[in-house]
Amino acid sequence: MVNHYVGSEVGQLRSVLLHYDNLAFERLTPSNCHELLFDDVLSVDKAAEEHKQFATILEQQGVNVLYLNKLLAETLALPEARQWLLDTQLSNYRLGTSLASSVKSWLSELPNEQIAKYLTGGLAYNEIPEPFFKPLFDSYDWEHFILKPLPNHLFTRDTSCWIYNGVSLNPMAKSVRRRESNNLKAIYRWHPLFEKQNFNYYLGNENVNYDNATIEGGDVLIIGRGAVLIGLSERTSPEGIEALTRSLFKTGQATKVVVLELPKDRACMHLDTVLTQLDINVFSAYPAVINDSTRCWTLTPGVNDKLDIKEEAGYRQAIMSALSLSDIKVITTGGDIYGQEREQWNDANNMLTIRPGVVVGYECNTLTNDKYAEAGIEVLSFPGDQLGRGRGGARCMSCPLERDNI
Ligand SMILES: NC(=O)NCCC[C@H](N)C(=O)O
Repeated sequence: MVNHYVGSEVGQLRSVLLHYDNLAFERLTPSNCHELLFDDVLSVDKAAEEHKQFATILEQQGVNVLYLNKLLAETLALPEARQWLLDTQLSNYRLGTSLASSVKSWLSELPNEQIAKYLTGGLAYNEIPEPFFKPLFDSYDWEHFILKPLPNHLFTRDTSCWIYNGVSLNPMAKSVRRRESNNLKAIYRWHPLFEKQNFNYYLGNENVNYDNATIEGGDVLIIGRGAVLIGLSERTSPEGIEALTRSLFKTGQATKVVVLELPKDRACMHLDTVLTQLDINVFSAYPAVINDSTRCWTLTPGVNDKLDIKEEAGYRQAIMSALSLSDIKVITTGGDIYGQEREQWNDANNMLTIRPGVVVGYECNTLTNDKYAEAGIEVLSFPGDQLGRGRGGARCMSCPLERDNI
């Protein structure tokens, strides 16, 4: 059983959602990887081994690890969910009505595990058996996809994020990641682990066009004590932040939102690529981006549904005040400016905290990991030479479902 509540970034992590499936990575090639937001192709077996080591660390620390594809297959077992998923992911407008109905009738005869595999790993034209391949025009490139692979499902942090007693089903900024949110929407709506449970939906669950309001979970840090830190980034827009903040305040789940402005740059696409929390009063930061010049605002509920906004003198002060702390320690990326840039690129600041002072991250970032150790932070590391090519680390690859308060 999961108690759907994430009270902080560093309280004991109890339950987490991960995803790994070879299929999407087998289909990642030099010609499509950049469009699919990976910087290179992966050695698939090695990537699987790395992910297994990551999951094993979590399990050894007593964390309950759930897998997205398993939950998706179990969700597909429910007729209403199955119909919704097939209609949504293989819509008439995505495939054309002729092809959509024939492909859906083929898919719906397959085992749920296989459908889940296609929904996350992609489906190529040449996989559809001849009698079911009925497009209106016979002018398809057979090497192409009916459903593009979703290799970024690996980064479960971004697609949905649990904030105190609720979840944001994120309207993703990048179109190649938008289908991910539908898979999560079905899981949260119908899977017995979530259905009829008592939690709030902040954003993304309504049938509306979220338009400019984009949010990705890597930008959302649940720093605790009713506060949330959000990155105004390449992926998370001012409109997205406003919508999420209004919902957090309306549901009473948060009382303060601190917003940090980031450069609109791939290397720091989300806040958690440059800032994570390692202990109640200890943070990891990439100093080229997170420093005294970083613009920062605090939002609080105002009268008549207004949001009160205050520009802060600096991010440290804003965090201290949000957490009622008299000081915070910031451990910066290790090495000189070249080492820092190299290790930040390989997710040295993207740490997943298991409990105060115990964190998980890639072993290749030796300069930064040494600094964490010197500061008394225990680093549990695993290889990420393959997984890191997607530009995400341990925090990005985990979606906490249950975590204690601080
Ligand atoms: N929170 C994160 O920083 N997630 C990493 C996402 C990487 C993925 N390839 C992307 O570009 O969306």
